[in-house]
Order: sequence, then C-alpha cells, then structure tokens
Amino acid sequence: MFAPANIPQRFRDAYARSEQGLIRDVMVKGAWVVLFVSAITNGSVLIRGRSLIEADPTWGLALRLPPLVVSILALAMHYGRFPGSSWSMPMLRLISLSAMWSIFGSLVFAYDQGGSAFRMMTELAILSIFCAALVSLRGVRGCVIPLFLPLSTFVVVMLYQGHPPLELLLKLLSFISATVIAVLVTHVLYHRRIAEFLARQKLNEMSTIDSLTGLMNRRAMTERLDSERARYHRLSHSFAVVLLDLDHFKRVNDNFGHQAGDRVLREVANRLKLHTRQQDCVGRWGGEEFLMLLPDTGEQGAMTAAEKLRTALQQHPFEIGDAPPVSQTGSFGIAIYDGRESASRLVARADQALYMAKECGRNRVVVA
Ligand SMILES: Nc1nc2c(ncn2[C@@H]2O[C@H](COP(=O)(O)OP(=O)(O)OP(=O)(O)O)[C@@H](O)[C@H]2O)c(=O)[nH]1
Repeated sequence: MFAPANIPQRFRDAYARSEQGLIRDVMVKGAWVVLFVSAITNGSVLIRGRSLIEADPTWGLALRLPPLVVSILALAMHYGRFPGSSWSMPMLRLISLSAMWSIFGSLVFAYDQGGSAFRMMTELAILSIFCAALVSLRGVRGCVIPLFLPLSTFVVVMLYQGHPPLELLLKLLSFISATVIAVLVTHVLYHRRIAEFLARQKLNEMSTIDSLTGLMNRRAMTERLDSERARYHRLSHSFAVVLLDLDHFKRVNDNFGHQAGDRVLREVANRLKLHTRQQDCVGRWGGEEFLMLLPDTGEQGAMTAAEKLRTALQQHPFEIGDAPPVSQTGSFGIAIYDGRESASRLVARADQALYMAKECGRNRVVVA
C-alpha cells in the first residue's frame, strides 16, 4: 500500500482507497489515449503509405503492437469488471512502458533517418504528457521507470551507435525542457492534491470524532446505527446497543473540578475501547453518556459485554492528578434491534433500560 510519508498513519487506508480510484481513472483514460493515438498513427501510415519504420516491417510491428494490445487488454479488464483493483497500477505501468517503448523505438529510427522535427516534437510532447500523469499520481518517483528507463536506454543505444554525445544532448533539449515543465507543474499539483486530501480528512475527522475522548461522536454513531440497520435488512444479522451513563458523575466535577472530570471521561473511553471487540463501535453519545454498538450480538452476548464493561469501570479507581484516585461506576441499558424500529427508537429503548438501572440502585446492567 503506497502513501506519501507526510500522510499520517490513521489516514493511510483512506489515501490508498482514494489513490486506487485515481489510478483506475488515469489507466482507463491513458488506455483510450494510446488507442486513439495508435489509430491515428497507423491510419496515417496506411493512407500515406509510408512509415518512419517502413524500412523494417518486423520492427514496425514490434514497436506498434505492444501499446495497442496492452491498452485493449486494460480496457477489457476495466469494462469486463475484472475483480479486484490492485491490477490497475501494474496495468498503468505496462501501458506507459509499452507507449514509451513504441515512442523511443520510433525515435531511434527517426534519429537515424533524420525524421522531421515536427514528428519528433509530437512524440516528445506525448512523453511529457505521460510523465505528467505519472508524476501527478506518485510524485516525481512515479516516472522513474516508465520515463527515465526508456530514455536512458535510448541514450545508451544512440551512444553505442556512435552518435556524438553533444549532438545527442542538443537534439534532446526540447524533450528535456518539455519534460521539466511537465514535471514541475504536476509536482506542484501532486502536493496540492495531498494537501487537499489531508484537509478533507481532518475536516471529516472533526465532524465525526469527539475531541475530548477521541471516540466517535453522536453524529458518526447515528450513521453507524443506520448502516447496521441496513446490514440487518440485508443479512438478518442481529445487533445490540448498550447505553452507559456514569453514576453521580456530577460529584467528580463538583469535588475535583472540570479538568478531573475530563480525565475520568477520557479514561472511561480508553477502558471501553480496551474491553470491546474491534468490530464493536464505541461513541460518546452526550456529556457522560456513551453508546456501544455491538454487531452480530444477541441479548446474551450484549449482557456479557456490558457486564465486562461495568466491571472494567468499577474494578480500578480513576487517576485524576494530585488528588487520590476516584471510584467511578456506570449504569447500562441494553436494547436488541427488533428489525422494524428506527435508530432513535432503538436508542430510546436502551435509554429506558438505563433509567431502570439507575432506579434500581445504579452500577448495573438492565435489558429493555
Ligand atoms: N468534566 C466534564 N463534565 C461533563 C462533561 N459533559 C457533561 N459533564 C457533566 O456530567 C454531569 C452529569 O450530571 P447529572 O446529569 O446530574 O448526572 P450524574 O451526576 O452522573 O448522576 P446520575 O446520572 O443520576 O447517576 C454534569 O455535572 C455535567 O456537567 C464534560 O465534557 N466534561
């Protein structure tokens, strides 16, 4: 999984997903461009009856066929919905490499036959555009193999054939300057894309994460409840919600101050995370209320889970700084999704059970 070094770990999955979409997009468009350019080039050869490489039909075929075949294959895989997405990047590289092979191969012939400057410029421009697309996906390192490998092969072949290095350099100047411009512009765009991606992720994080505890906030939990309800209707997998309200939490604030209260809330969040499964969702529902969503869980499982959390709070007092640690318990209300009700009705039932737990003396679990 590729992600630039300045993307924090927590955003790397999201970056990989967004990059996959981008790579697929570039691959499909790149394949169409290569097909289109091949059709025009081959068509003009047919109409005008002459080719830069007409002297050698075998080489002509060897240079023109690979990009055509690779592009058709890539488009067939895309439109035929070939499973997975990891093949997009290797396919894009293959398209680029075969196009470079074709272009640089033609250049070798053009060079020897004194091909027209216009023709060379066109092919150099295509090189720069490819380079631009690759740089915009993976930064400058993205074009090392598809661009600099064919270029260095081309230079080595030319030098091997005895062309003077200075003359070669002068002839390549237009290519080098076109590529440098393309690299610079797209390098800036690449960094902008990453900056925009990070800004979007942080905004998204702010709107879904509770800043005090780092848990999901009420909005994000409501969305998860809706998607879990949708999953239930698709797969009939039962799920439970557990609502927790800390007992007499006001006393912590009143006796030790708001900061101590905040520390307790953060530690409660840690313990809830620690004692739930990875697939469970834990969120802060309100001030000192927490909501847990337990997928694939029935009544018995939810009771066991809630009991484990209740013990995890009760078992160890909470550190609050200079003052001695404080005891903090919680009351829990459980509701199992009945298959029909709305998310708010489901939480309301858990709230009623929680109310019963408070009424019965707190520090206990009640099922709706
Ligand atoms: N420190 C801190 N306190 C909060 C926060 N949100 C809510 N509270 C406090 O949580 C307390 C809730 O008090 P109450 O609703 O009276 O309930 P309780 O004292 O927990 O008593 P019971 O729920 O009846 O057991 C209030 O003192 C709120 O100020 C917060 O983000 N930080």
